[in-house]
Amino acid sequence: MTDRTDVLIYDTTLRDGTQGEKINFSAEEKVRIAQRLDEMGFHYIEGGWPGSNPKDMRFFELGKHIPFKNARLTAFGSTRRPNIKVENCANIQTLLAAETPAVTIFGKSWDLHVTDILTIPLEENLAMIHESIAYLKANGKEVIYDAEHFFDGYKKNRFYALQTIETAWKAGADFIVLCDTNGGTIPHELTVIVEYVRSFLPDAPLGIHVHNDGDLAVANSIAAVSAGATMVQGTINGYGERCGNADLIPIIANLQLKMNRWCLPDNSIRQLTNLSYYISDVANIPPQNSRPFVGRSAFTHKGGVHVSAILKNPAAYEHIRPELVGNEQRVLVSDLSGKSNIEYKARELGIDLGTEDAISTLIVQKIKIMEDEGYQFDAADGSLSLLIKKITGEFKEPFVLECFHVINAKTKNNPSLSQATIKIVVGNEEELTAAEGNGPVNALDNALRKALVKFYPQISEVHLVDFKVRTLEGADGTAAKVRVLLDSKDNEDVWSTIGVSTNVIEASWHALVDSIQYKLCKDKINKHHVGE
Ligand SMILES: CC(=O)SCCNC(=O)CCNC(=O)[C@H](O)C(C)(C)COP(=O)(O)OP(=O)(O)OC[C@H]1O[C@@H](n2cnc3c(N)ncnc32)[C@H](O)[C@@H]1OP(=O)(O)O
Ligand SMILES: CC(=O)C(=O)O
Repeated sequence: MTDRTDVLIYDTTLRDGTQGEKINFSAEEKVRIAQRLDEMGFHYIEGGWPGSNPKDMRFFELGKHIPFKNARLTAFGSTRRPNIKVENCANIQTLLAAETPAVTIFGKSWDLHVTDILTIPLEENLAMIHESIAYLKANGKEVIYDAEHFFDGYKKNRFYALQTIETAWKAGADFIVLCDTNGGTIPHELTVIVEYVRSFLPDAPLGIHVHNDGDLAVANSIAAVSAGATMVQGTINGYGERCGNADLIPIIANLQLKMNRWCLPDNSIRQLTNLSYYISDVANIPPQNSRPFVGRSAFTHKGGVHVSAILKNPAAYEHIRPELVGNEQRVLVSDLSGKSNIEYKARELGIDLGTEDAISTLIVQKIKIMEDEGYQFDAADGSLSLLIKKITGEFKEPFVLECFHVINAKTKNNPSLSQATIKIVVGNEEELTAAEGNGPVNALDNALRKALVKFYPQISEVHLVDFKVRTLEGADGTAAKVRVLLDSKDNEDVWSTIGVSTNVIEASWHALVDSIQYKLCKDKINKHHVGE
């Protein structure tokens, strides 16, 4: 455990993150995110552009009453507008009104942006940079200067790009942040440029702000630190304009765990997975399984060769221990499995396979055949657990189906009505019931539960939470099949089951039965075994 900090982490999820498509946080959500980042020890939190919209202004109003423990809140804006006095620039005044300890302003480094976008002389841009920074410093702010398009500007007109940051530094900027705004710079180019700037302004603390258009934002940010940057700007989950900003999570994890450059307290590194999910949740953007370090698949092993190896030594196929970032190891079972996957899964499910390989080999062969028929066990842990228990003889049928009938009736302008009747046998007792539903599968589900609930009251705790149907192509003249995946839950768990058939009702029936059987197995209430 150490409180050492080698690299300052500057989070712009609340500003650049919200420039990403479909990302929109309310002022209150921004407050909650800022507090979470503060608790984890982030050094700077850019809350928004107060001159942009009332919501961002409201966030900064709320921010005035929050005692941040670790982070400095920063308000974002541009250099003053051309050809006006800095004190008359509304944008600059809103930055002061935000009352944050730090202010970040972006200015133009690329001559093309000065001549073609701002359409002003190059000297006026230098004056805008100088006057804006000097004014904010005179008003007591820490000033972080974002040199927009620095790398593109450097490549086109190196002399002018360097002149802009020299102006910013001389005006009193506390950090000079080199921005790869269009996100197209390659790491080896970036390294050379950062190293040059490091020698050009030897005393200036340098930062880096990179976009991900070449899928290189994380690599570029890390390269910049190696070349001398001590502040990294980015967002959680890489949200941001176009292809996004640099994802701070892999940046922090790589810097701290691989390069011994300390960013956050140890304990916060273990919260990175949780943080990623939290931000996805608030943003209402589904988490990405393949996200490095923190995604659900980041330490998930499917291939039999991999699973066999990690059982002996996890380092064989894991670059770090998942617990270091709060993630976990998982193993999937599919037609790419070997017996090791089955042994791992059985252990996880508390099933004893004995010491012989024969049983796991039998299970793996059965799974390979069923996957060829359309099953997909890596998406149906409930059905997988039942299958293993059936093969090992641990499973006892809680009921037997005699028959079911489902009808779906539709008349003219009325909504369609579905009815199902079902006859099952539990022990020596027959049960015949009927139920209605808003569709045939719902009617069948209702009838099955109605028939079973007097034998197994716990079934009333089970709810279906998701129902997915996928059509699978028929091969060599065979009819197309459907695969039904059901997600069910009770008061404690969520589980997935699967059914495959050429008939959607039949496929749904198999998935429904697995769901109920899984629940009964799980609760170990199989008292009424057939034949007992
Ligand atoms: C690289 C970055 O990500 S920078 C951040 C980008 N983020 C955003 O743009 C989100 C917030 N933006 C907004 O809410 C609006 O664009 C505002 C309020 C800032 C400005 O709105 P408007 O006044 O209607 O101008 P508009 O958005 O059409 O154009 C941007 C203006 O800023 C000017 N501008 C751009 N960069 C700078 C700069 N560094 N310094 C001064 N002015 C600048 C442009 O020249 C343009 O001026 P013009 O209106 O005289 O043509
Ligand atoms: C400042 C900023 O967001 C950029 O240059 O991309």
